[in-house]
Amino acid sequence: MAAAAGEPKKIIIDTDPGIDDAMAIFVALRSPEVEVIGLTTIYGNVYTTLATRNALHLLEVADRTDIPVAEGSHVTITFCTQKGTKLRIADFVHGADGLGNQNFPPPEGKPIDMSATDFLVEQANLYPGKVTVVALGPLTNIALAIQQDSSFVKNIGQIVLLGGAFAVNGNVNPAAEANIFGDPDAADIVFTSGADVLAVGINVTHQVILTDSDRETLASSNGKFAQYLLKILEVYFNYHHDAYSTKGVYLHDPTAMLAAINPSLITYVEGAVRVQTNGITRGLTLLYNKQKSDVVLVLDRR
Ligand SMILES: O=c1[nH]cnc2c1ncn2[C@@H]1O[C@H](CO)[C@@H](O)[C@H]1O
Repeated sequence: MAAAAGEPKKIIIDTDPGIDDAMAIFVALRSPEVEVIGLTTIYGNVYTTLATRNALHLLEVADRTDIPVAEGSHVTITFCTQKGTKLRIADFVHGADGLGNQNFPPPEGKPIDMSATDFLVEQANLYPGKVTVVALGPLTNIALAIQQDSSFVKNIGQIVLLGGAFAVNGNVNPAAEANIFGDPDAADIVFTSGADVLAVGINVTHQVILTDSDRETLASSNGKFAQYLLKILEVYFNYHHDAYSTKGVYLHDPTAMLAAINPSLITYVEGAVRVQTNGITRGLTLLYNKQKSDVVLVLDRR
């Protein structure tokens, strides 16, 4: 059933906050086109426990403690079969606390008494075809939902994800982008599930930069979110300056969020995607864009 005109799109943000996650969450909360019905958490930029704490904190900053937070997986999907799989946590990008080393006080709220996977399955069943998952970290929770409920793929409206490096080098190594590298097996499950997937890769997000002069614009705003983001962005700017020699930061998660909020802003190519799950190219995303029958969409800039 198509959403009635003007009815906001329900979204669940699967997130590992994360400085660019914070930006994306704030963008979503300020966009009348979408209704954020929950946050689910995952490791990536920080460990899952800290991601949950940061998700609760960000909702408190935004005065949106009405939005539930469900804690996600602490380990990759193959953890049980490949014991000892080491998580790659990008605290060197986002600071030890994930939010620019600001040492914010702990949140007052608590996550709900339900796992991220159970929450995703429940909401997809409750609103068949109407929930979009915006996945901003490794894809473990989404893959677990696909495995747990055979009707999840049918019930979920769309999965918009920040991940992959399509026909460009990765940012972890030449092969892999960080979110896919975080759990390549989960990513391959998502891409081959048959769900409606829109993937926003770093081939796109490395073209979307918040510059020093944009930061000055932010500084001249006395908006609550602008002032908060200015504080946490310092560490992110420093990392980009050191790692990429850029005078600006890549807007990974906010770009994926915008693709979910307003798909007409973007064009994309259609095809099948597989993920390399082992060897030196572990985490590589391969797009075959001639297979018209598949519904994997890869964002490309207009
Ligand atoms: O080594 C890294 N280089 C660049 N970005 C990274 C790295 N590790 C994690 N991220 C984070 O992963 C997402 C995009 O790939 C972004 O959230 C980015 O901040």
